[in-house]
Amino acid sequence: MRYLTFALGKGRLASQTLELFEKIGITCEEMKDKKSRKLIFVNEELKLRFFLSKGPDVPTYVEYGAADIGIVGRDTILEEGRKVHEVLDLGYGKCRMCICGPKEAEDLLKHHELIRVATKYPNIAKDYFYNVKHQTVEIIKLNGSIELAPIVGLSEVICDIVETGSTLRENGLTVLEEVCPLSARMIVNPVSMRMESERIKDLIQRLRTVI
Ligand SMILES: Nc1ncnc2c1ncn2[C@@H]1O[C@H](COP(=O)(O)OP(=O)(O)OP(=O)(O)O)[C@@H](O)[C@H]1O
Ligand SMILES: O=P(O)(O)OC[C@H]1O[C@H](OP(=O)(O)OP(=O)(O)O)[C@H](O)[C@@H]1O
Repeated sequence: MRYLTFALGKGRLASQTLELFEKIGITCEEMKDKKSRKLIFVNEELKLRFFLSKGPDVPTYVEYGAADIGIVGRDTILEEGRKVHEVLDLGYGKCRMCICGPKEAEDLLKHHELIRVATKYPNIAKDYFYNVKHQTVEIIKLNGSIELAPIVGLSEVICDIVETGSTLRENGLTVLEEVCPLSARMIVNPVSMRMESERIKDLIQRLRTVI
């Protein structure tokens, strides 16, 4: 039997992903050691391999078949646009992709003004404004602390993740429009889906019982 390889997104989702696997009897104790610099972990008994990578790299590993299965936020799947099958909503990491800004920006959106949109997710923002809203905008790519952009005058609005809403509140910003709901998803390489269909279907089945 060959190894099934999992690419797991680092960061916020990682500990819940490991907990989920534990619930169905797949443990990888070594992965919990935050000090370890080891990159890949093997479960010999179940013929599984796991590695953690930056979220946006997960769909890349899965599209190329370097990982059979990936676990990552829906935001990352939409942004990366890789050829992968999304097979399961894992139910954690829930948040929303939203257009946010100061209350005054509401009118700019309503009247389809040519506004600047700062975001870590240029493809999601482009798709929303061009294909859903049919509004021409200027997209400005940033890499973090997106809420700063409208405060310092870099953009009129932002397209970003909102979970509790406290970052917006503490910075005098608000949700103006919702783009889509988000959560952690399981993705599968299309070839693996066919070649390892029994093992993957069984895994999905078992995960469904604990989600
Ligand atoms: N409040 C939140 N902020 C950001 N992401 C969240 C939040 N709540 C849930 N998520 C989900 O968690 C995923 C991973 O978030 P995390 O912040 O760890 O990754 P990241 O933004 O790629 O990290 P970094 O840029 O710090 O490397 C996101 O892609 C998203 O799906
Ligand atoms: O609604 P909230 O619960 O306040 O969460 C949303 C905030 O969290 C994320 O930022 P993150 O902490 O990942 O930092 P970053 O801005 O550097 O990406 C996101 O980009 C928002 O800024």
